[in-house]
Amino acid sequence: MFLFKKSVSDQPPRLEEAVPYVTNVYQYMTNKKLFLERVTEALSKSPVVQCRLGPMNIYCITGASNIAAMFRPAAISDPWIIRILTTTAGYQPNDLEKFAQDTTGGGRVPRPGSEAPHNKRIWHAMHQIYDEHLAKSHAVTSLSKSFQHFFGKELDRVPLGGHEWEEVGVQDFLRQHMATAVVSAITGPRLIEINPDFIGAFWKYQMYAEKLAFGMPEWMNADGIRARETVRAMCEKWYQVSDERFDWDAEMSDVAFEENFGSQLSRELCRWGKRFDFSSESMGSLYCLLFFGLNSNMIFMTIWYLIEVLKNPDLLRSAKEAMASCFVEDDSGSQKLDPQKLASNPLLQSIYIEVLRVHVSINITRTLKDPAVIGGYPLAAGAVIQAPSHVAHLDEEVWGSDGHPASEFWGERHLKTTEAIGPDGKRTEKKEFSLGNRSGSFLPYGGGVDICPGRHLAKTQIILASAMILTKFDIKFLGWVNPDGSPSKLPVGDDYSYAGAHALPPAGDMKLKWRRVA
Ligand code: HEM
Repeated sequence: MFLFKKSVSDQPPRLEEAVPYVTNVYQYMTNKKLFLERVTEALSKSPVVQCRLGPMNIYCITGASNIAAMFRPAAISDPWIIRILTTTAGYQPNDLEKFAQDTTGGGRVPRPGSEAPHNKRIWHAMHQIYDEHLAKSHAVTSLSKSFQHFFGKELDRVPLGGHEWEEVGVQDFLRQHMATAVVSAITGPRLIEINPDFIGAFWKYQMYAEKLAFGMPEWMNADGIRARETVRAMCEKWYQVSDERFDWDAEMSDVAFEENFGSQLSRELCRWGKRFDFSSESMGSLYCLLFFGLNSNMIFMTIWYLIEVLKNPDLLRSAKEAMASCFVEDDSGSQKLDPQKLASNPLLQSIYIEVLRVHVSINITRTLKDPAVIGGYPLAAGAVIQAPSHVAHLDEEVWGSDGHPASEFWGERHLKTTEAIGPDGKRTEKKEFSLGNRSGSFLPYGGGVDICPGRHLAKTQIILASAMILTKFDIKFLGWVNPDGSPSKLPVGDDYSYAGAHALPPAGDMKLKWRRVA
């Protein structure tokens, strides 16, 4: 098969299209897996490949040093993010203009050559909130505590038959109950109380989110826009009620959670919206996108965490042992899982990294602010660069190990055995978690100044949610299920229709029988 069209200049080779402007975009929309395979093959021959996707010309890149170049200040995220704010989130035009006007970026210091008064630095103000109220360890601790509370409540409601066996689908269950807990931990339970159909409406919107990002005209994507507007309106309705009831003059800096806005993250984001005079419609958009980032990635990865562990009896045994060692006594004297202990356990971390390595498929995107040389090719200012995480994550040279090819899930891939000599002079072996020198080829969260601020929270909650289920229930595997609910003989695989956009959900489900541990 011919993958490349001959390059006539010093430009990178181009992914060939049988019908220019049509073939790639058609394949992207109808068979992502095949499209990604073509890109992967092309990138195995050249570290930079040009690819036309409809009206967009994209430079796909691979290799740790090229990816590192992409995370330097000369490559920016703003144009891509503004596109997502416009199409996937549906911000109002006058509020979008506030982002477009500020070219100083999210960093503490304005980008060279740009200026704006401090009170107009909208990107920086947003980054500060994410840094302080999402990424910092005090924020992860308090958000995880709320999540543990709400998810515990959800798990206490099931199984309906008390200690009887009950059938569940892992994906089915988490999409409903983990999403309820995640949303409640961020905004407080009122959002779902006043919008009882919120979770169903959210998953419908999630299905269209990437299609929306393409910015197709309304008549071509009417269902997607309707799904987005439903969720946006639900978030707006909650925002208006909370805004009306909240006392904005009260001193709240020490309050981690309150009934109107929920978490401090949510309250400070609303304060930011007020500071930049956002309409309540745009505040609805802000929450649409926040829940998209949270749920689509974190819940899908928890589903896979459970499936991968439950699929392998030896791994299940070791993971349950590790989880059992992470209980501590809480203030009331009862035993509770400690999220920090779980997140620093070597085996549980190794499984978590492996889940993201194998099942995240995100095209990390930047636009060149200035001309730059990447992979030996001079690229012009304005060029859009994408690093497909899947290509880096499945690179055999980087991740392959004897008997465990990179394409395979291996829960212990990121464990290193070290020897220590005890005070009695005896040698003991210890397993430590280590990514080794491979972190440059691991990019589920992007990188640079725009790296995902929710990464620490995601790690903690993925492992915590999995541990809450595996320690609370006796579980028996029943079988695999196709997307239409019919039984399948084959283990479930990734749903590639979402490839490039976010973490991949399973295309189908794992059916279990479980009952509460006495
Ligand atoms: C497995 C889970 C997650 C994955 C794989 C993931 C992935 C990503 C990626 C790839 C980006 C873009 C980074 C870049 O361009 O360099 C991003 C941005 C972002 N993520 Fe996450 N994410 C996850 C969980 C979360 C969670 C739990 C939150 C919490 C609210 C979150 C909030 C955000 C936000 C707010 C941004 C935009 C930051 C900005 O505008 O600069 N993410 N995420």
